[in-house]
Amino acid sequence: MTFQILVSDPVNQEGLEPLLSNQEVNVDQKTNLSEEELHELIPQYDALIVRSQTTVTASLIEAASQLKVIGRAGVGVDNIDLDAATENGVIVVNAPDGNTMSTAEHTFAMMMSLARHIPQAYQSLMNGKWDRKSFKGVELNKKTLGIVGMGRIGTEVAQRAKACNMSIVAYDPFLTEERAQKLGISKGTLDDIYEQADFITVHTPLTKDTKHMIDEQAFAKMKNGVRILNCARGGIIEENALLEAIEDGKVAGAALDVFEEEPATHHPLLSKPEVIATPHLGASTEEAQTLVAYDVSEEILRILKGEPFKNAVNMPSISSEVREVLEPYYYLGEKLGEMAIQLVLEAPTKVTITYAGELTDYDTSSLTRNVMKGLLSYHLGDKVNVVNTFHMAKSYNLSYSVEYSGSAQDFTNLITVSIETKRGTRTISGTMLTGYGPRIIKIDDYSIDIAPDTHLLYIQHRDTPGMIGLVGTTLGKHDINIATMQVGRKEEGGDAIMMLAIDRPTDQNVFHDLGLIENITSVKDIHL
Ligand SMILES: NC(=O)C1=CN([C@@H]2O[C@H](COP(=O)(O)OP(=O)(O)OC[C@H]3O[C@@H](n4cnc5c(N)ncnc54)[C@H](O)[C@@H]3O)[C@@H](O)[C@H]2O)C=CC1
Ligand SMILES: O=C(O)CCC(=O)C(=O)O
Repeated sequence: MTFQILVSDPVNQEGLEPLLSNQEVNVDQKTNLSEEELHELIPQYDALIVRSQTTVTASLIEAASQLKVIGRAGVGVDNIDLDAATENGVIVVNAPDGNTMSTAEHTFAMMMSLARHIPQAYQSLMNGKWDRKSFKGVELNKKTLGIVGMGRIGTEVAQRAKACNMSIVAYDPFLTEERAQKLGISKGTLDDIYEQADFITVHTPLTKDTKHMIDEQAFAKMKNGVRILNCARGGIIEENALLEAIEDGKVAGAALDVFEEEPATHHPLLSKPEVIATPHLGASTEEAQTLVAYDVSEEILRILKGEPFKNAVNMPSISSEVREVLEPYYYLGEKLGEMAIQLVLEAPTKVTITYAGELTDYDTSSLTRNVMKGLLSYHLGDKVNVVNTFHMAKSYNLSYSVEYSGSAQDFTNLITVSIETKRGTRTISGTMLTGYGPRIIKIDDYSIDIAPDTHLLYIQHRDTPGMIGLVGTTLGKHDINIATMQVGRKEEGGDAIMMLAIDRPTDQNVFHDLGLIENITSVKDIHL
């Protein structure tokens, strides 16, 4: 099977090499498509690669019936409707590291240009003027730089600012005192930054929280003559408030790489001599574009091939060590979910997943996704995957919870899935046995030991002599071979179960004949 990949923004060719040289994928590079053209083309693609020009809307995602992954060759994913991607089971991956240095360097180039009016002086000289009076600047030396957002780029900017002998005060909800000390900067609040900073630079994503974070009230708190930079996202700084603050003389200069609406060729801020600007060039270097395209190409290949990936933005990431431990359990978890849902005859209202033994040492959320995927996809089909499974559970009013138990009975690890319905609770437990792989070891109160095979037959009966023979003969009559058989009972002569792995699926005739056997109370086939 050849995977179809659409690249809808200009992306570095060298970085696309992992895809271009791969026989299992076909890459179509079609930039400048209109919205209508994109909607028309998208249903045939398994993967879409964008930078920031293509807006990936909910309706585009809904039209993309084959789409498995959207790759953003860059950091910000604000041009992609993440909720719609998650609801439709589409993984969104980005390339978080590749353009950090370029954007930090661009920010620094902008700060120096802002301090020394380099673009304005250049323009004046190009216009034939030798004007040395209008462009007196300020030094960065001994000035205070306020950094809002101390992630990858903010941190690199801080390190460069220190080399220029600037003091740094930074705010980030995740910045600890220890990390600030290690970096040789002060951890402050936004108000500390407004009060102290001569230069303020923002390096956050655009979120509900950061949209218009720097507004009229924020400008009012700043030092007179402050200089502002935005090489992150248009909209973090409220543009009208910035315009007014420049006109009032509060802000001495602004350096903008990004705008609320792009392209921004006729923006009122661009007519202000205090403003210097670039057309979203933070990540535009040879190095960054090669790296982000390469990283996202590799991630897309991994996802299409069903291999582990790391930079999904609509799924929590897990470390490679945790993934290595949990990976063998994913299959078991999915099969437990599939078996559990087949044991209940009513709509499930609540699922409880209990982890015991060595599993309790790890973040099992990725495993829970696999259990829930198995459980939901049995009835809902392949529209359920590990990306949208929690969303699907919610939309079907199915609540789920996870518990951790100290005791794994005699096993080193144990996963138990309980499903509540109006008729009661059904429970199934499984483990990974060294040398044997996944095993189902308990159904309700009955201990068994069986591999989660493709065709299983679950029989409930009274514990009477001859039952095994009668079932074996009946199946034999229908030419059904038994691969393995397990029996379990609570007490002699009481309720008992049989779990059989059989070589082919059963049919109504088999059910009918098994139902004629005295003391059999129920027969259920389980498909895995
Ligand atoms: N101009 C350009 O071409 C480029 C722009 N960017 C933009 O730069 C942004 C930052 O990139 P990275 O540093 O790589 O991301 P990052 O994820 O490493 O860092 C973002 C930081 O912002 C912090 N943050 C979130 N909300 C905050 C708030 N309300 N106040 C203060 N801090 C907050 C986060 O805790 C995080 O530490 C990206 O989101 C992207 O939008 C990134 C690359 C290129
Ligand atoms: O693709 C680009 O050049 C924009 C980069 C960017 O803004 C990002 O990575 O967030």
